[in-house]
Amino acid sequence: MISTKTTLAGIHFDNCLMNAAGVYCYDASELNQIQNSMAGTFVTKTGTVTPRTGNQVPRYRATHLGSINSMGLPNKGLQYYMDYISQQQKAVPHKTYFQSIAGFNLAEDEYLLAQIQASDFTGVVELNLSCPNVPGKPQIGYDFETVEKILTRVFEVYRGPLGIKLPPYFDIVHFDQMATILNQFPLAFVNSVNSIGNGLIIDSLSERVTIKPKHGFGGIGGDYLKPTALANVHAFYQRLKPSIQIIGTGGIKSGQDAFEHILCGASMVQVGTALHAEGPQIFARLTAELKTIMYQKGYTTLTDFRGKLNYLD
Ligand SMILES: O=C1NC(=O)NC(C(=O)O)N1
Repeated sequence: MISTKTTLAGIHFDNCLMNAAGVYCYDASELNQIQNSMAGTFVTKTGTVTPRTGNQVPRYRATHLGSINSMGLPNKGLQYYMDYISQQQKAVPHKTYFQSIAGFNLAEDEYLLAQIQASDFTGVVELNLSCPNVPGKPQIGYDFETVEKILTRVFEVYRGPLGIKLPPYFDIVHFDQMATILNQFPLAFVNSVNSIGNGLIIDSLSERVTIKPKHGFGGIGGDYLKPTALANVHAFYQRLKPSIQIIGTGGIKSGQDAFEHILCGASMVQVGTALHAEGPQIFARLTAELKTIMYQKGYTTLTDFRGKLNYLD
């Protein structure tokens, strides 16, 4: 019996495929669709202290190779998602859910975590350290000192399973430095990667940018992102202590892409751009495709091949 089930933070998930924060997870209507799909679970849109309308539209554009977005963290506010998850924990108790959060400073991170700690939430927190699209706000994941400060405080205040969503890195020394920082903390996971920040996709016919915010600059996802995503997944898989698992995000639109992320070390894979394009039925297709690849290779579980990428030496 070929299985795509997985374990993360000691929690069992029937399927290793789920949505990426930001896609199909803005409100109950969207989250219900993921909940009722073949996805193993869902993560909410990144919740902030108060609701946000986000950036001006158009703020998302798909191309045949992926997507560009500058949403600007539009969300219903943390409490909305906590209420939704609380309801789902009662209605569908055998699944564990992810709550994505982002504060705009350390005090807000503490506040968000205190709210979750005080609630009936029994899921997993994904602390987003990598949104590239809030004007004037940096991608925290590129400020190594601040990451260390935040995580020090986070683990003083929060006791439940928690991981972080990181931006993509492009330098081996940065993988080394970030892994050294992260290995100090009882992180449940690292989710690599968020979009490649501040890319530019142009409509050469009209000679214009394709999204309105930030003169067209936005986070890049999809096929454009996959090689970088695989490298980040594998770099952290190689460097982090075994207790810190990897969630692979970036460029997954086929069972093969999911297979490659797991081969690089991912324990869970998240789908963004392709989910936005195809809808939640994508999870049935991806699961079937992944199982076919596993069958052809003689694998029955993800542990048969997770992290077993071969080198040419
Ligand atoms: O973390 C994020 N990454 C993105 O690519 N876009 C969203 C956003 O803009 O809300 N946030």
